[in-house]
Amino acid sequence: MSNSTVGSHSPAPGADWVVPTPERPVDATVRVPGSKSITNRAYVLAALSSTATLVRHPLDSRDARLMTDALGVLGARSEHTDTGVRIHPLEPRRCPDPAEIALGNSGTVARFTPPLAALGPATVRFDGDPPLRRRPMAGVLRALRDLGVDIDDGGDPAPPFTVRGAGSVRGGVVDVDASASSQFLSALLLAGPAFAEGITARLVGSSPPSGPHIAMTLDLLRTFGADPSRDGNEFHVPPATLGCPDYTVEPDLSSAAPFLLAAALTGGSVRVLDWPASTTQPGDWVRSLLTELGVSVTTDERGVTATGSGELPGVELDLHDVSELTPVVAAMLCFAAEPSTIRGVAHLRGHETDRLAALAAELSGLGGRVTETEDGLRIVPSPMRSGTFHTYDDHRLVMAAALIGLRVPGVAIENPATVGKTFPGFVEAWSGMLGA
Ligand SMILES: O=C(O)C1=C[C@@H](OP(=O)(O)O)[C@@H](O)[C@H](O)C1
Ligand SMILES: C=C(OP(=O)(O)O)C(=O)O
Repeated sequence: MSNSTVGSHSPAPGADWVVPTPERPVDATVRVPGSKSITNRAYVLAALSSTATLVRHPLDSRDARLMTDALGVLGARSEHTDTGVRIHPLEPRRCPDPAEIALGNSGTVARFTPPLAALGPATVRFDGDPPLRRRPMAGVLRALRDLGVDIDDGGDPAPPFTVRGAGSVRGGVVDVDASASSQFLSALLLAGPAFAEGITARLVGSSPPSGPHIAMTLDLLRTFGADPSRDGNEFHVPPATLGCPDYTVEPDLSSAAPFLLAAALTGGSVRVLDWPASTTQPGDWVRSLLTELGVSVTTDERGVTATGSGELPGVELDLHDVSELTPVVAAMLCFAAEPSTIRGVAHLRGHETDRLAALAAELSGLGGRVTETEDGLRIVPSPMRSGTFHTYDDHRLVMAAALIGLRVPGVAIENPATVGKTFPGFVEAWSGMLGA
C-alpha cells in the first residue's frame, strides 16, 4: 500500500504531532497491541493464582507496566520472556512495610490493586498523577471498608490513600455503588476468590457503565478457575484456588476502533488482523456501529475489514456500555451529514480527564460545533480547520484528534506520547496505515 500524505510520520520528542492527511482513501492492514483491560485483569488473577501464569501477547504500555510494578511491590514477581510475561503468585512477605504504589492515571491499577493490598500484612500507600486524584474511588474504598479493611484516605476517598493490610479479608456480603465506574465492582469480584468467604456484591445506585467490562471480569474469573455467578444486581464469587498456566490476551479492540473508523472517514478500506471470534471487549461494538452507518464490515479468518464511502449519516447513540469509544466516535461524527447525539456517558467526566468538556472544547476549537449535554455530546456538522488539539494527558484524545487529521490538514496534536497509556506505537501505526 502506498498513499501520499501531508503531515509528519513521527514527531520529535516533546513536539506536537502534525497528523498526516491522506490524499487518497486509506487501504491498509493493521495489527494492534493486546487489550489493556484483559492484560491487567490477567495479571491480577495470575498474582492471585497458586502457580505461575505465562500471559501471552500482553499489552506493553504505561498502564500495563504500572500493574506489573504494583503487583511486584505487593510481592508478585514478573518476568518478561520472549513469548510474554510470566507472573508468579503473590508472596506477601516480599512486600516492604511500609510500601508505596504508583498508580499513574490508570483506573484499572487504582481500582484493582487496593483489595490485593488488603490481603497482605503491610501498610501500603497509593498515589497517582494529579488527574487521577480527581477520579472517583469512593465506590471501591467504601466497599472495602464495609468489609472491614482499614483504609486511611484523610476523609477524601481519592488518592493518596493508605491501606493497612491485616493479612486476610473475610469478605461476604457488601453493597457496591458502581454508578461512577464499573471498575469498582470488577475490583471486588477479581479479589473475591482470595477472600475467606468469597464475595457477594450487591449493586446499589444507578446502573454501572461499561457492562461488557463486567462480563469480561466474570469471563476471566472463570478462565482462572473461579465460579462467579450473577443474579440480577447481585454478584457472587466463592473462595477458590486459582490457576491458569498459559493465557493469551486478545488484541485491544478499543485501540483498533479508530483504524476502522478511518476507513469510514476516508472512503477507504482497513483490515484489523486477529479480531477475536468471540469477545467481551466493548470495542467489538464498533462493527455494528459502522454497519448501522452504512459502512461495509466483513469478517474472515484473518480479521475484520471496514470499507467506507466517506459519507456518514447523523446518528443518536447511547454509549453507556461502550463509553471508552466516545472520543473516537465523537470525532468521526463531526464529519456526518446531519447532527448526532451521544448520551449515557455522564461518567466520562471522571475519566482520564473530563472527556465531555475536553471533546467539546477541542473539537469546537477546530471549527466543529460540539456541545456538552447533561449526559453526553451534541455534534452538529460544521467545516473544520487546522489548529492545535490539546490532549489533557488522555490517550483516547490523541486517537480522536488523529481521526480529525484524516480530513483536515494541519491538525497538530499536543503531547502525542500520552497515547502510550495503552498504545505506545500508535503514531507509527497510524502513519503506517497512511503510508506516510
Ligand atoms: O474495567 C476496565 O478495564 C475498564 C472499564 C471502563 O471503566 P468505567 O466503567 O470507569 O467507564 C472503561 O472505560 C475503562 O477504559 C476500562
Ligand atoms: C477510562 C479508561 O481507562 P482507565 O479507566 O483504565 O484508566 C480508558 O482507557 O478509556
